[in-house]
Amino acid sequence: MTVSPPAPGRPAVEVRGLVKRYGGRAVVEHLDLTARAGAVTAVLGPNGAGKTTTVECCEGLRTPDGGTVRVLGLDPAADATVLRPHVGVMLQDGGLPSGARAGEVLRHVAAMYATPRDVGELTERLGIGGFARTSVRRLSGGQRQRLALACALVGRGQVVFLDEPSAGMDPQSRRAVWDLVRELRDDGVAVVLTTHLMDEAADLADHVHVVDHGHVIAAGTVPELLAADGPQASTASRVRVEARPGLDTDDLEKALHDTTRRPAAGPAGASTGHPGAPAASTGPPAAPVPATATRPAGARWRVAETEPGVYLAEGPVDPAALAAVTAWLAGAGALARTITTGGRTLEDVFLDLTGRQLR
Ligand SMILES: Nc1ncnc2c1ncn2[C@@H]1O[C@H](COP(=O)(O)OP(=O)(O)OP(=O)(O)O)[C@@H](O)[C@H]1O
Repeated sequence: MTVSPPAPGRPAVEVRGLVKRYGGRAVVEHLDLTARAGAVTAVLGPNGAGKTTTVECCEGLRTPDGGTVRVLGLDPAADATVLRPHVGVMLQDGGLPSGARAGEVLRHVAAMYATPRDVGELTERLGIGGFARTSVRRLSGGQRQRLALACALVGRGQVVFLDEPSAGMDPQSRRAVWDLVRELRDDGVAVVLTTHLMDEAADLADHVHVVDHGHVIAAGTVPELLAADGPQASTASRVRVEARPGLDTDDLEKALHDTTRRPAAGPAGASTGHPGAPAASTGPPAAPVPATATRPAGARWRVAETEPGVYLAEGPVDPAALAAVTAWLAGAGALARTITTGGRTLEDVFLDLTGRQLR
């Protein structure tokens, strides 16, 4: 039995109707997932959603109770011996021998492959040299993660499974990991990663699957997921303010609603301000706004202090809305540390899909 690498864009991992039960309880239920060669596929989901179970079925470490799993066209459990040289695996708990030194572990794993990557290069890329002589049990969490990643990549697998690859890593290591993942993709590798870091998924993933309660509740590219709520998602739709905690969000919400009740200012000297925006009504004339740029009358605004001193206003952001925000701050005698506008993020989409409650 031979394994031929799929062409870029062709499926390397195909999961159809996967079911996995523990003690009669289904933790994965009819889950479908495809990961393509030359692409990064991210699997997102709350704790306990079934991500690791799914990935472990793909790695041949768990036996499915239903459905089919194919990796490079083969059954990962039945064809494990054939597949092993072609698949790199980074487990969530590392799975590394605790008594051995880090450098020895990597060299040992490299020796199991016919054409391993250069161990010295990988050691340097992931900064392993500094702890190569330390035993695995004495490594910090981030060091252990880096070693586990090196072991997953050293065999040049055509499919690489990375379970929370940068969890616990410092920002420098995380960047090194992200660079490596991008290189793998460019080399035609199918990378499947689970992560709780939405910026990691947004930066790296070509395709995202959001898993909850054991099945996929949304899938697509990041722009597709962001656009799923309509065209507003791709334009500025929120203002984020960092200022002192405890400001009155009802006041801001009302001021923002007021901005949506009037048409946007036209070029012929129409009023550009709103009652609470002294800068706009008493200062120099605002830049003309095209007459067609009327705001949706009565459009909804949602304002919340999402964490102490961080305010998020979601709605149709335009210059008048921003003026209302600064007027609200001025009225409260509060100086903002930052004010940013932007669209929804992958984290917003994720929270909307999976809820804001702790599990
Ligand atoms: N060996 C096992 N025996 C019994 N239940 C298990 C076993 N492994 C996992 N589970 C349960 O299956 C469910 C899914 O677990 P899984 O590890 O796949 O979730 P996950 O999405 O990877 O979560 P996390 O983000 O926390 O890593 C959880 O409720 C977990 O408790």
